[in-house]
Amino acid sequence: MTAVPTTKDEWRKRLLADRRTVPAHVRAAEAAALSASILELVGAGQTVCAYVPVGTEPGAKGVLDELARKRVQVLLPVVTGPSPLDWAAYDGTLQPGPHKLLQPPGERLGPAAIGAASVILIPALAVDKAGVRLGRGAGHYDRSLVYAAESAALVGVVRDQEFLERLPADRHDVRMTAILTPAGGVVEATNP
Ligand SMILES: Nc1nc2c(c(=O)[nH]1)N(C=O)[C@@H](CNc1ccc(C(=O)N[C@@H](CCC(=O)O)C(=O)O)cc1)CN2
Ligand SMILES: Nc1ncnc2c1ncn2[C@@H]1O[C@H](COP(=O)(O)OP(=O)(O)OP(=O)(O)O)[C@@H](O)[C@H]1O
Repeated sequence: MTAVPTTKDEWRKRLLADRRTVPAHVRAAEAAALSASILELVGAGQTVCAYVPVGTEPGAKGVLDELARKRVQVLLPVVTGPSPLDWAAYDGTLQPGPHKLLQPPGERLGPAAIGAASVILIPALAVDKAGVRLGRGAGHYDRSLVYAAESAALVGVVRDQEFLERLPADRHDVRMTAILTPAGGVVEATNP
């Protein structure tokens, strides 16, 4: 049996290795389920911060167009270095950025633009029941979520197997208020 990871870095290696073993048809089915849940979460006139899945990340970018069709304002992250993420509106076009990312080419709205969002969809490698999120290790989202509205739903998006009992947490880790998985839909984080 393989040992259970203890540090964040051990968890990251394990989770990324596991993601690489997921067959394309499973990934596609999971993306469809996630898209359906996301479309139920937000309605016309609302602003949502979303992300463009990269590599083996769960989800599909098609949901961005479906959100736009519903008249949801979609903001996407723009990486500007180690600082908080910048944001730009999704207008149907994307251009290559760092880390194989696709980013919106439009006007940069600044890190505080996240404050307009009622729902923030946050990519993660894993999230635990209390909402502790494991990201890629650059601290981008932890630095960015301090600008979020207090009432915003912070939704960590992971595969069902990545919704874990307990992850190691640091003081700077911003807790998710909810976890979205393909089979489980949206589950509120516990308040320990
Ligand atoms: N889709 C997405 N957008 C995001 C993030 C994310 O995790 N996912 N970020 C979260 O903070 C920020 C960017 N940080 C990132 C840091 C590293 C990698 C990365 O390691 N990319 C791999 C390819 C992906 C893979 O195969 O897993 C690479 O460069 O090889 C991606 C994004 C903002 N936007
Ligand atoms: N609010 C913050 N202010 C300054 N540094 C921070 C802040 N949040 C995180 N960091 C730094 O960023 C680094 C990565 O943090 P952590 O391991 O929690 O990243 P992560 O949440 O997994 O990654 P990401 O958010 O990029 O997906 C750490 O060195 C941490 O000290």
